[in-house]
Amino acid sequence: MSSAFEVRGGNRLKGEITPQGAKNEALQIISAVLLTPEKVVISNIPDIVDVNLLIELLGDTGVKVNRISRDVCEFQADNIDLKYLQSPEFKKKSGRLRGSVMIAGPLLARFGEAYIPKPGGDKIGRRRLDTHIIGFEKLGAKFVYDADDNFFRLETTGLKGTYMLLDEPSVTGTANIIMAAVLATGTTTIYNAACEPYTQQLCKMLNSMGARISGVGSNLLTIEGVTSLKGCQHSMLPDMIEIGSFIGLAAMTQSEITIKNAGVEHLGIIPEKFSQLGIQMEFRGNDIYIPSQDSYEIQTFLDGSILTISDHPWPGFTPDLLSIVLVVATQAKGSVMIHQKMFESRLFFVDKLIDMGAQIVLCDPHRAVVIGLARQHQLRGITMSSPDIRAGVSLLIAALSAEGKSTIQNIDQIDRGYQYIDDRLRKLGADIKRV
Ligand SMILES: CC(=O)N[C@H]1[C@@H](OP(=O)(O)OP(=O)(O)OC[C@H]2O[C@@H](n3ccc(=O)[nH]c3=O)[C@H](O)[C@@H]2O)O[C@H](CO)[C@@H](O)[C@@H]1O
Ligand SMILES: C=C(OP(=O)(O)O)C(=O)O
Repeated sequence: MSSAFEVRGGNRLKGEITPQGAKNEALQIISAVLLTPEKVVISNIPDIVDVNLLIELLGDTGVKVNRISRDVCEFQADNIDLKYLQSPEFKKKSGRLRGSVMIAGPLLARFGEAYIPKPGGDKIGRRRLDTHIIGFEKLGAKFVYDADDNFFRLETTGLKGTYMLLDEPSVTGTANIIMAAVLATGTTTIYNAACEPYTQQLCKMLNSMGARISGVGSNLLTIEGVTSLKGCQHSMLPDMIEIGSFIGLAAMTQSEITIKNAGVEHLGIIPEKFSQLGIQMEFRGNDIYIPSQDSYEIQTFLDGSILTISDHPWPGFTPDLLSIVLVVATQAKGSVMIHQKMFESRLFFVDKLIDMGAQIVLCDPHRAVVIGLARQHQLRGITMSSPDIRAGVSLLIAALSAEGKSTIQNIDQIDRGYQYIDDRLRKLGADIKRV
């Protein structure tokens, strides 16, 4: 049985917290070690379930893994066991996380074959792989789907660069296509590419390995293929989703928190969205200082109408922080419409917040209106289950601000993406126990 968090809410937290390395960057970067037989050293690796699973999976395929410390690891992919990729063990293990889909691009580019099981990750709506597969096909790969097995097989006698306009700027899809194209012959142009810091970091790493990628940071990437890549060293950025979660946590629990080494220049529009909820913060060099605030008031649009916060591909607001924004809005003054455009099952967790006393109208699977309680009364602690990683942390934030005891079950979901979260929150003064 999965463990649970027992939380007694109401404590004001105080102190400093340092974000972990970025989960979604780590999944791309660690997949990229398959592109070279030389040593790659990666640092600031988050010690979380999803990343550890991917590292284990690479080890199983024959990559030499030397975990120098919990956050530094050396990889060398000089002897890959391609047969393992067709085994039931590989299917089972790789099916447990979304990130494993990104080993396909490098394997296809370097060995001419790859296998993709039905990917795991959060059950937050349909999560199609069309962008990945169509991209590989455009580069000249043949795609076979085994319906009995739920297994995709890709093969090629040599990838060839081409122009492609992606149907949608899929984050993992773009990363996969980039990793395939770096070793293709000729030039690949990817238009409507995802350009999250995760992907920018991947391109930076690949260029340091000898790849020739230009347009990094934009949605138009040009990749001149090379015949081989060499080893490199790479360090992960701070996890921007963790940073957003901590900003929300501070506001909701009226806490004074400093987020250390927050990689402020890479946060895009994230701080701005929390400011729209009325949360004050101060940038002190690379740190973010959030003062204890008795109240915060949601802004309106310029014409006085109710604010909408919605997700959008980068540089828009990441969907991974909408659940956090939603929970923080429950104690604000004012109202906000949360519009989750990308995923259709990510807002259902609001029923738990409603049970806790929040005022929320779920309009449809994509939209919820939050009417802030303005601290007129506190949320009440309840027993609940964490449906996905970000809803899980949102419920944790709600529980930390609530009156009385809450129990959050299914916290494996939270452990997928937040490193030692209970220990780190306890150091800030939270009353949280793993049971
Ligand atoms: C391991 C990893 O990195 N996971 C992230 C990655 O998932 P992932 O790469 O799986 O997500 P995608 O970018 O492919 O798309 C996510 C969903 O949004 C939809 N979509 C996407 C783009 C668009 O313009 N319109 C649209 O509706 C897609 O159809 C899909 O249902 O990116 C998501 C979107 O930022 C994040 O939530 C995930 O945390
Ligand atoms: C949805 C997420 O992760 P995954 O894509 O791994 O399910 C997330 O990080 O919020």
